[in-house]
Amino acid sequence: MQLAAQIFRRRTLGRALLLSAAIGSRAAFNLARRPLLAFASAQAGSTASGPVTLLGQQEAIAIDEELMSTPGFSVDQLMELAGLSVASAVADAYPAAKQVLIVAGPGNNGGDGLVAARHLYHFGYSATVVYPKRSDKQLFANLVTQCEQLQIPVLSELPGDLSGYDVALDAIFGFSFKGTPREPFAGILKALQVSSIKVMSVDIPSGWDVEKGDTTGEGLQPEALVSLTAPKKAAAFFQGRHFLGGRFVPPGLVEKYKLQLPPYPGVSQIVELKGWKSPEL
Ligand SMILES: NC(=O)C1=CN([C@@H]2O[C@H](COP(=O)(O)OP(=O)(O)OC[C@H]3O[C@@H](n4cnc5c(N)ncnc54)[C@H](O)[C@@H]3O)[C@@H](O)[C@H]2O)[C@@H](O)CC1
Ligand SMILES: [K+]
Repeated sequence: MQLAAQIFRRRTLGRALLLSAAIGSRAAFNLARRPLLAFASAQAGSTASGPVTLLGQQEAIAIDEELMSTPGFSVDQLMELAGLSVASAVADAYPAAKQVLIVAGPGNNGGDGLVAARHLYHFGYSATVVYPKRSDKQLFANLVTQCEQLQIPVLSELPGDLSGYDVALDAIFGFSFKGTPREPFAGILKALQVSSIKVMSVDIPSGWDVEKGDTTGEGLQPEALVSLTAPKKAAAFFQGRHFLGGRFVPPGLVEKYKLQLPPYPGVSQIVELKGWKSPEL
């Protein structure tokens, strides 16, 4: 194991030196030295392995902004694809589940949850949404209406009894989370923690520092995680089933940010990262 870690470190450093020599900049050196996640992904019966980039918080924000400026994606487009990948990951990880509780936070992570709820309905699941702090943006009002028109309940509080739900989708906080959770979400995180409900998190386990993981002990401990675009640094501390979704990153952006991403199998919206670790953290 130690030898593997040393080889991994040596390869990463070698790659950093090559890149910085080629384009002669400190920035390239830093980009290439970003922590990577070694992965083996199952693809149509075979496995592939390689490193996956782990993004820092500022980098995740920059890539998000770049997606909306350079290729000109709208937030609606990205959220729709992100939410579809999230619903696909739920279906892959919990095929036998019937009742899915989607807990949506105040930002775009919550929006991914609202979109996922709609796709889960169309996949045949029974979805219930908890959306305590509604955004007043039209996009979010539309997402709520779309859920309500499918008879998906949209609640303002977490139900007291979670025993009827097979899995909770944590779409509370994503890559813009900072500090310690404030109410009403602090109480919701606590209630989810003490219940025995299985949790799948969207992008980051809620309550975790985006780069350092669960530093306060107030974060969720999900069974599964679906990272979007590329995993964030905190994913290095996550041990459960890990999917990657958000199959919308164009090659120009991959090149600009020197992203190393696994190939998606066939027409799938998700790829599962298996047996990965990041020896640099
Ligand atoms: N390019 C991408 O990577 C995409 C990202 N999307 C999603 O967008 C997410 C990021 O969305 P946002 O930037 O809106 O941010 P978040 O959804 O991470 O959350 C921001 C919200 O949380 C609140 N908040 C932050 N810290 C808090 C604390 N300590 N206690 C209570 N509330 C707190 C903020 O006030 C704000 O309302 C990603 O994680 C991902 O799920 C997708 O929708 C589309 C594509
Ligand atoms: K989350």
